Amino acid sequence: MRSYSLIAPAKINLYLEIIGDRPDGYHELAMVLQSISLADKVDIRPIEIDTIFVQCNHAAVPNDQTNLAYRAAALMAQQFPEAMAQYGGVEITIDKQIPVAAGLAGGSTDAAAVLVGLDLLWKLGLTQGELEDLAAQIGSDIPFCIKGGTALATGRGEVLSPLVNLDNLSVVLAKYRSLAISTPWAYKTYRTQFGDTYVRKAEDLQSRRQRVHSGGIVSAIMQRDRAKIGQLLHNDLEKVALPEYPEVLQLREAFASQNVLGTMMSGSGPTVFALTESERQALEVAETVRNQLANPDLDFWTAQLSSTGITLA
Ligand SMILES: C[C@@](CO)(OP(=O)(O)O)[C@H](O)COP(=O)(O)OP(=O)(O)OC[C@H]1O[C@@H](n2ccc(N)nc2=O)[C@H](O)[C@@H]1O
Ligand SMILES: Nc1ncnc2c1ncn2[C@@H]1O[C@H](COP(=O)(O)OP(=O)(O)O)[C@@H](O)[C@H]1O
Repeated sequence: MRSYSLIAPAKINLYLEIIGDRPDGYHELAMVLQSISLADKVDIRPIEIDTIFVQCNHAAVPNDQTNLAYRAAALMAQQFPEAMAQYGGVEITIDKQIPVAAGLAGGSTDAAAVLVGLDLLWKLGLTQGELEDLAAQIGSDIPFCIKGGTALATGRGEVLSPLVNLDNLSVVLAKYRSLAISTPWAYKTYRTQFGDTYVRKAEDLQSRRQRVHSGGIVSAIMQRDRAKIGQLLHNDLEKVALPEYPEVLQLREAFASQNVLGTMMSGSGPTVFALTESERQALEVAETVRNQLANPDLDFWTAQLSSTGITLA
């Protein structure tokens, strides 16, 4: 039986608005999610015993049942026990290129790759919608990671509307190696500080969602207006992360001082990205800010915006 090698891209958040809280304890969001070319490679190899093994070349990524890739495989085994009985278990090998705990959905995209890979390996023929429903059971960002590209995401982040592709823009990303921001902490702190601004009534929620659907950044994306996209980048979680982590604020200001289209923290951070017109400009900005901040704990990456989610390598 053949093995599958999958490319699993990271995402950035071009827009993240927290609209309200939800009865399930999560937050109601309106986001624009964007795949980038920085990606992990996920290999899926069938093995004879009915077990799931995960290995990863990054010390901070767990090899046990808490790995999101493991959780994706366990969910597939539970949903399709006859497939596991027929084809055996699976060994998942993650070549980690996406920085960990960075707000770039590294674990989510690995889990999405496992869902797509097992669908192929076990010849299940699941539809995009079926894969997304399974993905939403593991994490809010995982449904997006399957198809990727540029999408408006509402609900917990799992209700997706595709937008036009923006694949000729570049991005420079930077992150302090030793800094991690907990996603639950970021949302909880936001709720404590800004919960009084939340929309509580269903009809208000609907109109807020509608406002984002027809709002500035979505129209700028539909028109592929690069300058406007850059100006309209937004992330509510910056309101709690930047005051708490001055080094992230400093990085954000360093990018803003360059001639970039726009800059923003991605997701719950602490990665900060800046959109640029070209790969060359992204490399130049990385070099300038690296020299300016001269901090050995700071890592930089450059990438392109990408129109693809999980693909075969
Ligand atoms: C902040 C974002 C923005 O894209 O990304 P990351 O920074 O993680 O990449 C996402 O909302 C993270 O998505 P994901 O990491 O899949 O979240 P989950 O595993 O479902 O939830 C992790 C925790 O985040 C909080 N959470 C997440 C999503 C949401 N709509 N409301 C929440 O309050 C909850 O505290 C939850 O326990
Ligand atoms: N396959 C995986 N890749 C990365 N991290 C993982 C994975 N599985 C579980 N984790 C755990 O999830 C946490 C969040 O990591 P990650 O998904 O990279 O970031 P984020 O949620 O900020 O986008 C990490 O601290 C790590 O321990």
